[in-house]
Amino acid sequence: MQKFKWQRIVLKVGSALIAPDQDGCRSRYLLTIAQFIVRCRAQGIEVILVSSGSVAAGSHLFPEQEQRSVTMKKAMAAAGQTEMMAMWDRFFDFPSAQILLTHGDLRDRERYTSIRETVFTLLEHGVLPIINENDTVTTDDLKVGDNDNLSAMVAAAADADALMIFSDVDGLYDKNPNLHEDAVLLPEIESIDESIYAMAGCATSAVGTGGMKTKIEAAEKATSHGITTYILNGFKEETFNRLLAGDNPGTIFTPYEKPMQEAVHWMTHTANEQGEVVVEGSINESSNRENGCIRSDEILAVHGEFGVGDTILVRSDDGTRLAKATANYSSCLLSFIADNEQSEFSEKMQDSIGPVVSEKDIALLEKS
Ligand SMILES: Nc1ncnc2c1ncn2[C@@H]1O[C@H](COP(=O)(O)OP(=O)(O)O)[C@@H](O)[C@H]1O
Ligand SMILES: N[C@@H](CCC(=O)OP(=O)(O)O)C(=O)O
Repeated sequence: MQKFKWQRIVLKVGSALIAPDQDGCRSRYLLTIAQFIVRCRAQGIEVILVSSGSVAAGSHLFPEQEQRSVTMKKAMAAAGQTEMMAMWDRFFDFPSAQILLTHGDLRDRERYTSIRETVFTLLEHGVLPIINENDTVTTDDLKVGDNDNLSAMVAAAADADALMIFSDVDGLYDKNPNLHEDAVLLPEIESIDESIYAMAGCATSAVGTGGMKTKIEAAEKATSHGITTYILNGFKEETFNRLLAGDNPGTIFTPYEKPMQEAVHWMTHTANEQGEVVVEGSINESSNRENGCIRSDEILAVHGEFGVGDTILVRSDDGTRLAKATANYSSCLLSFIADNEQSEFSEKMQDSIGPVVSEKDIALLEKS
């Protein structure tokens, strides 16, 4: 069996563990998780906590019949977040730090880099980063939407070697165990495909978001970056003892043998496209494109508004998503150049700026 040999781990704690009876934060399960964090740190393992539960923790402060509105949920998150942080902080005799993020922060390369640096600095100084989505400021466009995916983005940003998702079930089953008595726990998943997603149902608790689907998405994101991912039962004390003994008490997803590089991973799994360029055929059909380098004379259409440095999608004329890339041109300039590709201006422009996307800033999406 595998030893507990990690150097840097991200622990994701679901809402049901924070506020199990929706009457504010409870220490019932958090105490065991806090002890686990203390034990990991005592072994020299760096820990980052992604804690859900602000909405569930804050719900008792607001009338039940109004809790479904988005505005009310944001208010619950704002109030619950302080309650939750106070609870976590009380367990530790080392300092902790709150980081609240949106997808808007993570998909912006500069802000992403700044988040990475802050996390590394906190870890270097022995401070426990506690991360949640900044629910109060999110909009549909800005949010990650669930902390499973957020925790995988955090694990990749932090160069963690393991992601442990603590939930209210023992792991991934072949069907929802809360609805099917004969569901079977799957201890190890070596690769994630449609058949794995087909097993995942929604959350059945009143406070969970995303159920198993978002946990599998998180596992896919994390394992593609070389991060071993677990889904575990945070209600059971034995989970933590078995983990420290090097055992697998839930479901383990094995990491890719050839993980993506950090920048390519970020572009594939964290950044989302601001616009797209349409080219003919597949990415390797043109000699220019062998290395993923695309020039304007290959562009059939430009969609959306983007600026230099934004992430764009490269799509084939048959609709296939070929690659994500960093734009070297704004959409406006690119449309002009593509429409006037024979002009002297277009040629001069490309000679000085270079290709539309360059080989070092492209993440291929096509399966080879
Ligand atoms: N195949 C499955 N295996 C395990 N749990 C599943 C499965 N499909 C759906 N679920 C549901 O997912 C829930 C866990 O997700 P969720 O409620 O979002 O937890 P959390 O708040 O910890 O993120 C389980 O309680 C279960 O009802
Ligand atoms: N950001 C939200 C958590 C959203 C979420 O994904 O919840 P969960 O499914 O319990 O991990 C909160 O703090 O309430």
